[in-house]
Amino acid sequence: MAVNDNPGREATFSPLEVMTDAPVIPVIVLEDVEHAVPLARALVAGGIRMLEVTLRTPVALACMERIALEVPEAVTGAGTVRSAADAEAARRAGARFAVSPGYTSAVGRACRDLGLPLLPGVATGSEIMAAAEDGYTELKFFPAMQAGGLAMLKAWAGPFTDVRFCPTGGVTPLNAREFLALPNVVCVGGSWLCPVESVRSGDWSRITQLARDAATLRR
Ligand SMILES: O=C(O)C(=O)C[C@H](O)[C@H](O)COP(=O)(O)O
Repeated sequence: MAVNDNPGREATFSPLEVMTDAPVIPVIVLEDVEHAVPLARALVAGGIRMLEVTLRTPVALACMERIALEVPEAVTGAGTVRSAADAEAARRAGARFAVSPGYTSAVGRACRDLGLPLLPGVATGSEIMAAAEDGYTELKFFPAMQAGGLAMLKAWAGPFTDVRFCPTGGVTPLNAREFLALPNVVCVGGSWLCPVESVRSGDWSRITQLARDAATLRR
């Protein structure tokens, strides 16, 4: 893991390091700030520490702050980053990487300026080319199943030999292995590690077990 040159600041990561840390990046939706720390601890206990907290709920930024402060073993990232303002707010809340459901140069520029590694979301060849033009070649393929799944990734391997993907959207424990077996896939993303009912009921041991199973998926 690359350590930031700035003494006193936390370690920083390249987008590739965010992707290679574990076979799965959990997509997290938090409804209650009180769930943030136990959920992050449960995932870390199962061997998953790169955590994508989506900016889909009003408490998402507060949750990121809590995890960043109280679970130093976790690396908090922001998901659903749709604008430069989202990226700035996430960085202020302690996010150390960003994931976006699509790509715009404004988001790419903002993340670069903030020193926030970004996994931009793409679903077409033109979007891959736009992200690559801005220097982004580690990409989230979203929504993976709906936009062509395994066949799409196989087709992209031809023209986009230097691009690596994190397919997300419809990836499950049943199909994750097939995605991870593709040479242009480094990791997958998915919400299955954090089932809403388990988070609501505080079933942290179930989440640790799901994380453990995900962490041992073979690439
Ligand atoms: O919120 C975002 O920024 C997204 O890009 C969407 C999520 O990555 C997918 O909704 C996860 O998909 P599932 O694993 O099928 O639930």
